[in-house]
Amino acid sequence: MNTPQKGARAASSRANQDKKSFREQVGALKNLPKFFRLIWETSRSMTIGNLLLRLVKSAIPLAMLYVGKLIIDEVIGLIDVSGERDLSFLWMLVAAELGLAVLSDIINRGITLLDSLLGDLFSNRTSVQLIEHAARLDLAQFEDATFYDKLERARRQTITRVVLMSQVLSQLQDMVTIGFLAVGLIAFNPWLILILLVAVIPSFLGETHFNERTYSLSRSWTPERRELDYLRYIGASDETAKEIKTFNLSGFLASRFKELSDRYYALNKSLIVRRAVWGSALSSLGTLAYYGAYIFILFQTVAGAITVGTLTFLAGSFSNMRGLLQGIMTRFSQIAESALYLQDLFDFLELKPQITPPVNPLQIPRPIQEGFTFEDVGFKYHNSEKWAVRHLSFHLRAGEKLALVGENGAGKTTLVKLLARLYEPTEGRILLDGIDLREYDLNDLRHQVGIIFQDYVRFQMTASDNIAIGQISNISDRDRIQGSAQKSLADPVIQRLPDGYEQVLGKRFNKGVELSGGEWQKVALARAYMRDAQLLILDEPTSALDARAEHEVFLRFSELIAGKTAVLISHRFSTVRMADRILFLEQGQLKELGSHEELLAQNGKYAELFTLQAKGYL
Ligand SMILES: Nc1ncnc2c1ncn2[C@@H]1O[C@H](COP(=O)(O)OP(=O)(O)OP(=O)(O)O)[C@@H](O)[C@H]1O
Repeated sequence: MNTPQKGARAASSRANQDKKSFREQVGALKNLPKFFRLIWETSRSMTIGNLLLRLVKSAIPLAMLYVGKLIIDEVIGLIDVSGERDLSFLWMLVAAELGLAVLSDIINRGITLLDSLLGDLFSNRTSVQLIEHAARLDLAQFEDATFYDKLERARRQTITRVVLMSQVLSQLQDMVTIGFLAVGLIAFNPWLILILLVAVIPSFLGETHFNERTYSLSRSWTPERRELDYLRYIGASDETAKEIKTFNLSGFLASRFKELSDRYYALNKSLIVRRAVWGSALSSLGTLAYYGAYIFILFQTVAGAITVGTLTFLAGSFSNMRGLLQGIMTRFSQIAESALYLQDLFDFLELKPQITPPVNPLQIPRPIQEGFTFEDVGFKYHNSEKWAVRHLSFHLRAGEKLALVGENGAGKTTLVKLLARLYEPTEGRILLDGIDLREYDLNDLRHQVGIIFQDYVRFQMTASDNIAIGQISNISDRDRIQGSAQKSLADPVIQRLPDGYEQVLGKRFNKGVELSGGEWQKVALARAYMRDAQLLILDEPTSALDARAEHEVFLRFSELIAGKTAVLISHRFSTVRMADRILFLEQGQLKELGSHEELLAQNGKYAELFTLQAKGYL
């Protein structure tokens, strides 16, 4: 992790590099049609309803101003009448204005309602899309920090970008309203429109500039914000509370958080203050222009060139248009800014996985005949210069139980991830029944390989769901779930829970029950039995079990999966010796391969470590 100071410095210099020009901001508007296509696909009827309501709404201001003008002219006319006055036209006008006001209120409510319903649907739909797309991407992509930042920004978009929809629709609505009002103003004096533009353009440019700065700052701070989120999480989470207390870390975490967040606050504050100062100066300019035009209209009225009703109509139109134009321009830069953020969402959704199935994929042989062959396989993690494994050549026979042993970091987990095609070899190739693994259908391969990792996920869901995860299509098959739990020794653990198989596990949710490390492992192991896979991989999911339980688990495992191919990773040699053959890895290289007896006879590294551990047990 970077120090906060270094992080903040890096971020502010990145903010400058990242500075988006006005042109780029306008360019980002190209995302809007795509955005509206998504909204349209979310609900056609609501989108049409929304547009229609807004169209009607945009004609109302002009109509109200005009009725208002007629009312005033009528009143003035009536003042001059002596004797009996006929008020019927006046009442009609007042009724019309009242009707328009009520209609306007109802339409406003309707628009808010549709905006919020459509917004919710849109947000739900994009969240689902995000989850589905993330599942399509490669594991290696998730381990890349730049990718992670993109994911984080995209995730934010699904919730916050909903407002963009109402912004764009309001923008269109206001433009139509201005169109209506402009007709009235132009009829009187076209120069008034020009004054209006002079009044709002400076504010617009100011807004655009500051929006772009805000975007750059927020974007360049994504990694630091992620660090802040992380610090906030580890500083106040049930999972970390134990270590935070025993190591007395809260002061350390709080000061780290404070340093970083203060730096962001300072940068953000200076931007907000400058924005406020410039914003008020530029909008005062607009107010001046408005009063200039107002004085002009007043003189015209006094000179008798226009009626008092027309004065109120023009002054109202002018004031309305100024407000609308100002709104449109401010909103324009907000929309452009939102569209820039939207780019992150689309960028993420357009990311392509590197590991893809071939055009005409092969199905995995049923049953596998020969097994898997590693041919001089080497692999480097994308962010590392070091070979995690290299020059691996061996044959994993169909039906064989192979144990992988080696010290921490020797490359055992990497090897099994290559086998499951979670990663692609950097060099060499892996064959299945003599054909490159890349030729096979990826989904079929994933179905035929079951892996339980050492860092398996403790899903905060029911015990039943936690097991069904091994074969999610069987989530309703209680017999199969219970059968798997019996095989992995999880059944007695679950039977003891208050709600049995329906018990929510973990502490995150109400009524959740936490299990011990070993109990969790038994539940996770049941996932392997759920799956009807031809290759089963257990990557040390038994480390938290006591020696006797682990021995029993593996003994059952070998019996229960008889005939299937399996790869086991364990640091316990008493377990490892149960395998048909043992592959000893050292610094990513294959050092020894053979049965327990053969390796002991070789008297190499395996024999040395086995003897050491055996002595420890005695
Ligand atoms: N996601 C990753 N990015 C970069 N390097 C990694 C990554 N995962 C593992 N490595 C590196 O690759 C090497 C092999 O790691 P691997 O996890 O395969 O070891 P292992 O034998 O399974 O270790 P252990 O017994 O501790 O589980 C190590 O040097 C490790 O630092």
